[in-house]
Amino acid sequence: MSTKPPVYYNADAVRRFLTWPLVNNAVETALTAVVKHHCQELPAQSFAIQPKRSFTACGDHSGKVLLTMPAFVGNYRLQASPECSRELGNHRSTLACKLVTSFRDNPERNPPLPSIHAHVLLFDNQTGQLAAIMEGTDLTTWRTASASVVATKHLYFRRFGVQAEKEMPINVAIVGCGVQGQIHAAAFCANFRVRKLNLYNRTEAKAQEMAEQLQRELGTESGTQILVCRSANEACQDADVICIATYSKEPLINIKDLKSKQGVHINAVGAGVVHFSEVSPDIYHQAKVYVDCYANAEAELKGFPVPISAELGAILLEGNYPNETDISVFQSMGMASEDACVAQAVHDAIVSSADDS
Ligand SMILES: NC(=O)C1=CN([C@@H]2O[C@H](COP(=O)(O)OP(=O)(O)OC[C@H]3O[C@@H](n4cnc5c(N)ncnc54)[C@H](O)[C@@H]3O)[C@@H](O)[C@H]2O)C=CC1
Ligand SMILES: O=C(O)C1=NCCCC1
Repeated sequence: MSTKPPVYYNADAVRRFLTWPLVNNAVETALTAVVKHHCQELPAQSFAIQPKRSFTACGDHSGKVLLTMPAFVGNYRLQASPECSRELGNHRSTLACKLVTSFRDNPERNPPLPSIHAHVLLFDNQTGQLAAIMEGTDLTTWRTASASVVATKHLYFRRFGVQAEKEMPINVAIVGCGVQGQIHAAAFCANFRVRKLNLYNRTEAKAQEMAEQLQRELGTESGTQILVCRSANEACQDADVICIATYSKEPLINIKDLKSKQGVHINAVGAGVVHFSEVSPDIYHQAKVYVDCYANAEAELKGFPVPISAELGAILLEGNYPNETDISVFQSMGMASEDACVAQAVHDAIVSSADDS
């Protein structure tokens, strides 16, 4: 009996295939698969089995933790994308597990390191053998920003009609300019028409650095005005969409910081031990709150101040969008199913490109 060793995809191999169409499509697939699993009345197409993820503290330091994130996503289809010409139209299933560490003091090390490091294990779902090990740090970064893009498309733009996401210019605030803040800024500029991008970071120099880099990447013709702000309040006051991704244990944004009497959407991505500590309860009390997955919310949002309106995937399927003047919050926790679908799409794209050459 012979056992084939797993193929290893390093960070460069993965990065070459991370594009917004590929990642957005895989993330949308995962978000809807999770809902179908809970809603028996929907046609049984795709489904996700996603047990609770585990958190293992590294000693007694609450800022150093290892997460294990297993998922099986069954019977799903990825839409056509230029990166993946193989397997198009076929239903597929993926068994995967992500191992990810979050060490929040890493950026203060000398030299600095990212806070988050990840690998995704992909299994052969016929034999159970480990088929591939994929460096998953960028994948995690991209899929998290992609979930915010998908949330913004369906919870904000769709209030104004199906063309809005292509045509309507928006002001975006980024609160927290770390790895997630940077990828959110890039993702929003790539996917939407961003008129103004307001950046706020605890250490202003980091926001300044990010502004300069983005300006170089976007070029002068992008039409996006980038502004470094002195406070979260300044960043948010004319923002239509806010992306917040910090480790803050205290609220950084309050209801008085938001545009009044106008619709605002918030992607709440980060926070410390309590997942929702960076956003003030007074915002949650006035908002419609959506999550990636009810099961995760039940396990990880203990003490959450208001009831959850819906899973994001249900909005994708049913189109029950917020009203134009609502405040909506996407409480993003991150799902193993997203990692499984994105890792599978990347794997397919790598195999496909190797076959073509
Ligand atoms: N929802 C999801 O799927 C995911 C969520 N995350 C979360 O996103 C957050 C950011 O992650 P990264 O960007 O990778 O980390 P990072 O370390 O690269 O950046 C964190 C940023 O937050 C700021 N910050 C930290 N503590 C703060 C405080 N007390 N007050 C104000 N600002 C503070 C820092 O200045 C830094 O710019 C973390 O909470 C992380 O756990 C990360 C990956 C996936
Ligand atoms: O979903 C993920 O991946 C993560 N979520 C919370 C923080 C660590 C990484």
